[in-house]
Amino acid sequence: MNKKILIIDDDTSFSLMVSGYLAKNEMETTTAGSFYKAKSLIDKEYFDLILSDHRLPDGSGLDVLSYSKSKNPDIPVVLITAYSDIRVAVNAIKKGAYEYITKPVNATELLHIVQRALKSNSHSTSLSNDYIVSVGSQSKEMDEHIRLVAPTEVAVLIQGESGTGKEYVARRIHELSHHRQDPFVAVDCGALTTEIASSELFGHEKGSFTGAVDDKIGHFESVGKGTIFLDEVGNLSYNVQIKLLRAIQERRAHRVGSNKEFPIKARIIAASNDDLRQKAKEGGFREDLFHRLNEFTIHVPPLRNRSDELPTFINHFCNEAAKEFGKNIHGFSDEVMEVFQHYDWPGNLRELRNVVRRSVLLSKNEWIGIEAIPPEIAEPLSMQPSTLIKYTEAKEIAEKKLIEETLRKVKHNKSKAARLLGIDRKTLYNKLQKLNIDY
Ligand SMILES: Nc1ncnc2c1ncn2[C@@H]1O[C@H](COP(=O)(O)OP(=O)(O)OP(=O)(O)O)[C@@H](O)[C@H]1O
Repeated sequence: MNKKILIIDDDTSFSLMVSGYLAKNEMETTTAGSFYKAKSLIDKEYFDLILSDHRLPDGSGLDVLSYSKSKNPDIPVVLITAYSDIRVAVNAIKKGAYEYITKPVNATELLHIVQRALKSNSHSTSLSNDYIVSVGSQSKEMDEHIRLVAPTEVAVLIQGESGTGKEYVARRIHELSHHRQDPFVAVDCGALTTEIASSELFGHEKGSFTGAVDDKIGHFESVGKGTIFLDEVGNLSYNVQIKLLRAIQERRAHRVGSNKEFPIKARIIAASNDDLRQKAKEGGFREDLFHRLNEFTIHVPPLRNRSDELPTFINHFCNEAAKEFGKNIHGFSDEVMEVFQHYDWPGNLRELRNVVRRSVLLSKNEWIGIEAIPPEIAEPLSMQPSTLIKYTEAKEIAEKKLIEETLRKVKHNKSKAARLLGIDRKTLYNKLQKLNIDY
């Protein structure tokens, strides 16, 4: 049966073009021009994949993402963004988007991503054989730790920014463990509501809540002695944290709405891209659970600190893409390599991989030149038309940092913080909201 794709974009001609292209490739498409329309379609129909523009007239791609995740976390959502919105894309991945595509959208790239997303069962990832063992000074220690911890039963917490390769590290640990024959299941906790998270993890009995139309086996039950990877574990709600803690302590759990218990044998690997210890200290995450999950921490360094490994990753992604797209590419020009070394890669390895793949696709030469690189990366900052946005962003980042530091200093006493900052409480509250600061 043809796969059903929902395309959300207020640019009708773009939607029609994508729709026609996907239809030619045996997919069934439906289009929506607004978040409102998309919601009503998601409520009524089943889609195998959702493709959404980030900027919608009445919302954003992130709204689509969280709405779709709250309805069915298994449906992959792919976001279309402008390169100047790369931080939005990074954020979307954190919140459970399958992938992002940057504009201008290239049809072949789009089709590849859509096909890959449709093939992926978002949870049970097949084991990789393309893991690059780190050689750089920054990450050597990380690989030593992986090797040490893999054959043990120790619960591992992986800390690192989005896109640094935390899931890859988890899969690597599983691959080197005694349970490599058992399943590896990745659960993206970032986007799950309490109800869905409980049922994803522990399963549910038919009728236990609205929407529970059938019995469902949870990941802890289906993974057996394998590895369960809890990505963005810091985002689990308080109730689910309690359930998880109990399950780990008692090594038993039950499906939502059932009294029958099942044993928990899985190895747990958790990951977080913000500092979970700090979050636990500040009360945003249960400390007892934190200690259970964090018998050993592995830090995955950001790509900007792995410059000695950058060429290895570039080569790897370049060869991978050249093979996949059937192109004869030797590599990148010295100029591009230089530019890559100076860019700070906020989306880390995922961003690098996407940039490399796209340039391989677009390049007409065997050596990829600067013209195939997104201008936001290729041009010095001062030449970018979006400099103004960057300036405001920079101002907000500085403001946010100052407020966060002050709040920490005064142990989150808002009146004291406002006094120290020389602003009134109301202004402080406005800033906290506007800058998205946890308080
Ligand atoms: N060691 C590695 N070898 C080869 N490719 C890697 C490696 N680590 C990461 N990657 C590449 O980087 C991409 C992102 O990695 P991964 O999904 O593991 O990151 P993450 O930190 O879990 O991201 P997020 O926090 O956003 O979920 C992968 O799709 C893969 O292509």
